[in-house]
Amino acid sequence: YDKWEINPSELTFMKELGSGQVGVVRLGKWRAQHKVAIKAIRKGAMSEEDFIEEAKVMMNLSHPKLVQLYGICTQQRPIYIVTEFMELGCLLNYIRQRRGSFAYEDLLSICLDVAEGMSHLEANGFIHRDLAARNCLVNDCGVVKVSDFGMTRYVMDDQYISSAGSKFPVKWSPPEVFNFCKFSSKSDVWSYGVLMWEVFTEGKMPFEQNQNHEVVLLISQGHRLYRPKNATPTIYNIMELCWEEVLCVRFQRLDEAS
Ligand SMILES: COc1cc2c(cc1NS(C)(=O)=O)=CC1=C(NCc3c(C)cccc3C)N=NC=21
Repeated sequence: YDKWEINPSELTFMKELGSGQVGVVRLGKWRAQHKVAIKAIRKGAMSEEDFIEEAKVMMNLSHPKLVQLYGICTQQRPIYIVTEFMELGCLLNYIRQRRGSFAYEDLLSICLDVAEGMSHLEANGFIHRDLAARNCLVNDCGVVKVSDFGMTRYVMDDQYISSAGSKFPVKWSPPEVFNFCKFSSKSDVWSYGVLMWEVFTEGKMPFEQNQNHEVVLLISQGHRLYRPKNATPTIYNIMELCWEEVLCVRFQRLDEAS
């Protein structure tokens, strides 16, 4: 087996943890004693060959605040993606279930964990493309880690891909993304600001009263999410810095015109 390949016969499957856009996640054991999470990719949900290429890159992205990819099983269908198991599940559920029990320092610590993970991605030239509390996970020590980075490139559902699609994360996207899908580490910073807002509201839905097309207009007109009551002006100022519109529209030189 190549170093990114896992022998499926060394996996045992246990309870189902959840099911998402591209497949079902189960708790499992590797070599009978190591707890792992295993995502079985639903047929037709993902461009698998492209993902398999990418998995080799993702294997090398290791950081204490990134959910570690352990490997993939590609010799059979469905393919399995195996990662580190995070005992307390997704961050969004975690903060909603504990609403009212967080101290200010706890909320700040969650944001700091995510910032450390994202800083590592950025240092490695890796763009997440879908940073949000739903795409972060919590382990049994309460450490928050970023997961699912870069995966949206392999999802084959147009509702996710098109910025007009019903599943596109408009509420976490800056204008250059919802207008012309210009992803960058700067667009990840915008999403990080929205994640901070999710954390300090203990899991509220951004722009709860608005649909995606209304949010496009609001943001384009300069409107921003309000200051959560648990956020000090200093913290809210950081969120606002994340939501400053990127004004450098690149003027393509005529001789570069593709
Ligand atoms: C305890 O509860 C959970 C724990 C996990 C979890 C979901 C829950 N339950 S829930 C839905 O929050 O209620 C998903 C994972 C995961 N990795 C997922 C993953 C894999 C395997 C492959 C590619 C991409 C990703 C993101 N590691 N641990 C957990």
